This record gives sequence, structure tokens and C-alpha cells, in this order.
Amino acid sequence: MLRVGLTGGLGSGKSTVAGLFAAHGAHVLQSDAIGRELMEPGQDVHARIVAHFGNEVVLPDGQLDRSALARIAFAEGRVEELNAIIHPAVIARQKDLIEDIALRNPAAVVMVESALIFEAAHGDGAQWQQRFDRIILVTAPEEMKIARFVRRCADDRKLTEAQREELEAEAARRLARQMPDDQKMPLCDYVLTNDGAVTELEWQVDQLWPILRIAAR
Ligand SMILES: CC(C)(COP(=O)(O)OP(=O)(O)OC[C@H]1O[C@@H](n2cnc3c(N)ncnc32)[C@H](O)[C@@H]1O)[C@@H](O)C(=O)NCCC(=O)NCCS
Ligand SMILES: Nc1ncnc2c1ncn2[C@@H]1O[C@H](COP(=O)(O)OP(=O)(O)OP(=O)(O)O)[C@@H](O)[C@H]1O
Repeated sequence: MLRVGLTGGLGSGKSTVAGLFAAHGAHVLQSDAIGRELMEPGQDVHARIVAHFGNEVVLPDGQLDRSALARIAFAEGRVEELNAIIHPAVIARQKDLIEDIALRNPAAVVMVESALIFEAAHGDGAQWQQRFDRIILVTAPEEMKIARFVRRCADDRKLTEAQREELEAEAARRLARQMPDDQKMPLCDYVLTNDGAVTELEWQVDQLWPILRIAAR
């Protein structure tokens, strides 16, 4: 088995890359999705977030209010408090899932997609070097990352100028909490550049997949 970390800043195209590797047969674990599952009502992480941040982060139906949490985390500068609750639980869940995949398929390529592989400082003490055999970075110019974030949030709605500016500011606040690409690059085994068409990304994934598959054996 090969444990691959797939990282890249907000809007870089990690999920798009993950989908392309999954189509080749990689087992993809999306940290954002695992985080969302663990934040559901009834989960320990949900209870700890409410205990820490108060009822203002809970919607009437009991779900966490992600916009309120984002405001507290990024605009009020309390993201480390949120990370300290969520990241250890996400990392522990990933460890269990990886062990389970290894038992069923010892030659699997398991890909953990996360914006925060190098930044996550709240795991079980195992640093990224122990968690992964290879790291892939997806890069894109900063203005492209921000534009993709805004487009995804807009979700086909027409934005006012003020709404657009607020989303751009939100993207910039989140990027400021992520290690810049030029610092990540020397730590990575492979760099995929996502500054053109998705077909160009697909071509890069097609080149890399056989290398990963052989290394997994
Ligand atoms: C603050 C929250 C509630 C905002 O939710 P929202 O639905 O608006 O955003 P979503 O989760 O889809 O994240 C979108 C992108 O924001 C960036 N981002 C999210 N959390 C963080 C963080 N803690 N630090 C830096 N960037 C982050 C990532 O690029 C991510 O892909 C949510 O992002 C969260 O719980 N974050 C903390 C957990 C975390 O680190 N998640 C990311 C990897 S596990
Ligand atoms: N090469 C591309 N051309 C056009 N759109 C793209 C390209 N790559 C990604 N996108 C779009 O940009 C948005 C962000 O891409 P994606 O979700 O893959 O990035 P991400 O790195 O996972 O982002 P985040 O960390 O914010 O979750 C998506 O809506 C995606 O469809």
C-alpha cells in the first residue's frame, strides 16, 4: 500500500485531482468530508465545538452554523482553537480508514486529500513524514485560487460587487492560514500545476498514476 498526501491551497484543484486519481482506482479520503461527518449532531466533535464556542454556532435544527464558525475562525482569528478540536479527530479517523483499506487491499494507493497536511499540528504526535509515503502538491496562482473559491461559493448566483469583495476577502483570510506554495514545494515529491484546462491536469495525473501504482506494490 502507498499512503499519499494530496495537498494544495484553497481552490488549487485538489478535489478535482482527487477525482481524477479515483477514476484510476485510488482510494480517496477527503479531509473536508470527514470533518463534516464528525461535525454532525451527536458526534463528540460537535459537542466539543458547541461547548467551546457557545450556542451562537448552532442552527435551530442542531447543525453547526458553518458561516458563524468561519467568521469566528478566520475573521476573529480563532482558527487554531477550532483546528485543535477537529484535526486530531480527522487524523484518527483517517488512520482507522487507512488500516481498514490496507487489510482489504494491501496494494492500494490511498490518497488523503487535505489543504492542511503540513500545517496540521494537532495530530496524535505523528508528523506528516510518518503519516505519508509520498506527497503531491497541486499549485495554481493565488488570483486563480481566489477566483475559483468565489465562483464555487457563488454557485451560479449573480453577486453584487460587495458580495464579491467579501468572498475575495474570505478566500484571502483562509489562504493566510495556509502555508504558501513556495514553502510547500520543497517538501513534496510531485507538483501538479493547475493553471490551465482540466484536461491539462488530467494529462499530469495520467503520467503520475502508474508510478504510484507500482510504488504501492
Ligand atoms: C470553518 C468551517 C466551518 C467553514 O466551513 P465552509 O463550509 O465555509 O468551508 P469548507 O469546510 O468547505 O472549507 C473550504 C476550504 O477552506 C479552507 N479551510 C477550511 N478550514 C481551514 C483551516 N482550519 N485553516 C485554513 N484553511 C481552511 C480549505 O482550503 C478548505 O478546503 C470549516 O472549514 C471547518 O470546520 N474548518 C476547520 C477544519 C479544517 O481544517 N478543515 C479543512 C481540512 S480538515
Ligand atoms: N483547471 C480548472 N479549470 C476550471 N475550473 C477548475 C479547474 N480546476 C478546478 N476548477 C474548479 O475550481 C473550484 C475549486 O476546485 P477544487 O474543489 O478541485 O479545489 P480544492 O483545492 O479542492 O479547493 P478547496 O480547498 O477550497 O476545497 C471547483 O469549482 C472546480 O470545479
